[in-house]
Amino acid sequence: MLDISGASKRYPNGLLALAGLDLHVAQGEILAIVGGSGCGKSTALRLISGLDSPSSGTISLDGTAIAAPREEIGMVFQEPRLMPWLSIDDNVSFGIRHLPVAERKVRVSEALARVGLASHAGHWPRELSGGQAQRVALARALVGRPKVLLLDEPFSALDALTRGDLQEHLLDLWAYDRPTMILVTHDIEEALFLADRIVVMQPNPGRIRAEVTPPLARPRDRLDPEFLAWKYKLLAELDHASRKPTGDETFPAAAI
Ligand SMILES: Nc1ncnc2c1ncn2[C@@H]1O[C@H](COP(=O)(O)OP(=O)(O)OP(=O)(O)O)[C@@H](O)[C@H]1O
Repeated sequence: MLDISGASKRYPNGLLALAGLDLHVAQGEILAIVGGSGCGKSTALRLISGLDSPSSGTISLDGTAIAAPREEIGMVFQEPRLMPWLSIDDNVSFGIRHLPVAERKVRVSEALARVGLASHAGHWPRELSGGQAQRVALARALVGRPKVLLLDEPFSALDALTRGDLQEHLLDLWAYDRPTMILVTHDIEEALFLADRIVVMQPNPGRIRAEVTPPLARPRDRLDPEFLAWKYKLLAELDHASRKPTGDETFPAAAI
């Protein structure tokens, strides 16, 4: 489905942000990428989204190289990034303005209904709470009916209660048509709650350190002893990964 092979990114200032990323993400899989600040998580997501291109290596979706942003790849950022001068429905339909009006209307109503904001279509961004604004950002990503949904720290700016609600809501949205999801997060608990597979990255340069498929039944219970055991295992791995690499780590990544 989504294939990333040897993808590296060197920025114009010479910094190697990502070195030889290899990932295969199956149709419908929920993959989380975790790691400390600066290990290349957002860079990886930007390359997959087509917003930026790798310096070397390839990234393809169903066999076609990703060279620019596409409708079938939706993206949600940490901040909702809504345009304050547009109503909620116009914000949601912005990326599909090339479609006929009738089709746009159907898709916008459907996307807003799916995030529980059907009655907010004519409202304005300034009238929304942080959680509602992030739901609109989700609707905007869903309106293109994406095969792949990329989420870059989507809930980290929200309070714990709203974050928990939206994490559960995201799983409901996923169950509807099972898009492939790649979630970048600092939050190990969020990764364990949502993901089928978790990739831990390390910095200098950004690369995969470890990979795990937690054998936890769904729906997951954050207080379950097994869930907590995995949480501490991953926290320890993250702690190792955030230390400066000595250069003698095993590569490719070992499973935890
Ligand atoms: N446009 C850019 N030009 C130069 N360097 C960049 C650019 N974007 C990111 N970097 C650098 O690349 C490295 C990886 O950045 P990236 O944002 O991908 O990390 P991250 O893991 O997402 O970090 P965080 O969790 O703090 O968002 C960092 O050292 C960052 O300073």
